[in-house]
Amino acid sequence: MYHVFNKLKSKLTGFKDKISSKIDEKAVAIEPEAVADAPQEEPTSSTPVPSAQETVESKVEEAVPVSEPVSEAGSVKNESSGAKKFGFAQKAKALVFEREFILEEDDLEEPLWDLEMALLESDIALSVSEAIVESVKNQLVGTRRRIGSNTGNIVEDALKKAIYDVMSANVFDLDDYVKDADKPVHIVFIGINGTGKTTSIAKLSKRFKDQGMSVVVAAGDTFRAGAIDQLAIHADKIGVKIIKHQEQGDPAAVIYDAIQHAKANNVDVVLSDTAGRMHTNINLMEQLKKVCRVAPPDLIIFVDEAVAGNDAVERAAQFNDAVAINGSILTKTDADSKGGAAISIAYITGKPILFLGMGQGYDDLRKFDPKWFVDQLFAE
Ligand SMILES: Nc1nc2c(ncn2[C@@H]2O[C@H](COP(=O)(O)OP(=O)(O)OP(=O)(O)O)[C@@H](O)[C@H]2O)c(=O)[nH]1
Repeated sequence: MYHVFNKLKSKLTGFKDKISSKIDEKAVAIEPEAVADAPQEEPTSSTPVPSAQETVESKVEEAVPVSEPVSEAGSVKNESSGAKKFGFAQKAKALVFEREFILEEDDLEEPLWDLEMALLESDIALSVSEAIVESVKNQLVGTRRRIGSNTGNIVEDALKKAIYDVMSANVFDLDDYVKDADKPVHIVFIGINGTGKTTSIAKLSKRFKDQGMSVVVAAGDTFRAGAIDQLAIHADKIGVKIIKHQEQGDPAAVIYDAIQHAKANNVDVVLSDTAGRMHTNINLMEQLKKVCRVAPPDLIIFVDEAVAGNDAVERAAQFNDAVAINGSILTKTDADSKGGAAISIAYITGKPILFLGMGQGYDDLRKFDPKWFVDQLFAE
């Protein structure tokens, strides 16, 4: 089992348990009355107990809140308390004949507050936490909960859908893209110092080589002493060609040469390293723009480390504003138990997370799949 993000995982389980027991308390309070009044019929094969998914989806269209204005956008507005209320007749019908009750906003207020705190403590950005809480609320409020059905599943499905929705921004498959695009495909990697750009380039070089493609790496980090040698060592170990100039040389010239080399030799992929920089460093940002002019990339990938949490999310947003990234790689997830950056980056930038770095080995790179990630968060 995948052990990273354990802290986030335990917080989500805590929320699920808390809200489930709160709902169960309500069910217990209601049940004697319902049992006493209800016709003595158990659900039969013609009235099957809905699955958790069906229950969540059977939100309240049938049990439309009574005497509430509906906004132009179609969402239900509430004048006073902000909570959805359900008419006596609907409640009575649900309770007596169907042995169900309806979840109301009041039932969820405290657990949802706890959920928001737990998400923030897990380094999930504020706007993302709010979006998740809102989604969970919208899915659960008004759910007709059949007494005796599994509350935990209903809550888990709502959480999974909320997290999946914020993570699955503009998903695209880098392997497929590279396979189908005109060659050479040029990818530039950007980010701040020491987050794992060079290592990620090495990992991707191996990945593409293993897929039968030819790769050249461009030593565009001419700024940091030792960066060229570091990339050269990786290139040598993996068995791919490196194009390099002197330290302090012009990165745009190195990367241009790498592309010319690729064109002349039918190389499939050019992966360009760049010096780590803050988006606030005007000279280095101008240099990056020059690289993009002289040797236009097909894709720009932002690299940052999961352990940086909200700082990584901020930087992703800032780099995206400066040069319009196509996606991100989140490294060092093997050292991060919080998981917030992974959830936030795609939502904040509107660009997908493409890979997770999960260690220092060349194969420690996992293609990011939001569904897999969400399933891991709730795996036993
Ligand atoms: N545990 C772990 N370490 C990683 C991962 N990715 C990179 N590292 C380590 O992080 C350190 C920095 O990685 P680099 O690839 O040199 O980072 P960089 O962004 O190229 O740094 P600059 O060249 O300074 O811009 C190295 O020691 C890597 O081995 C990862 O997914 N997990």
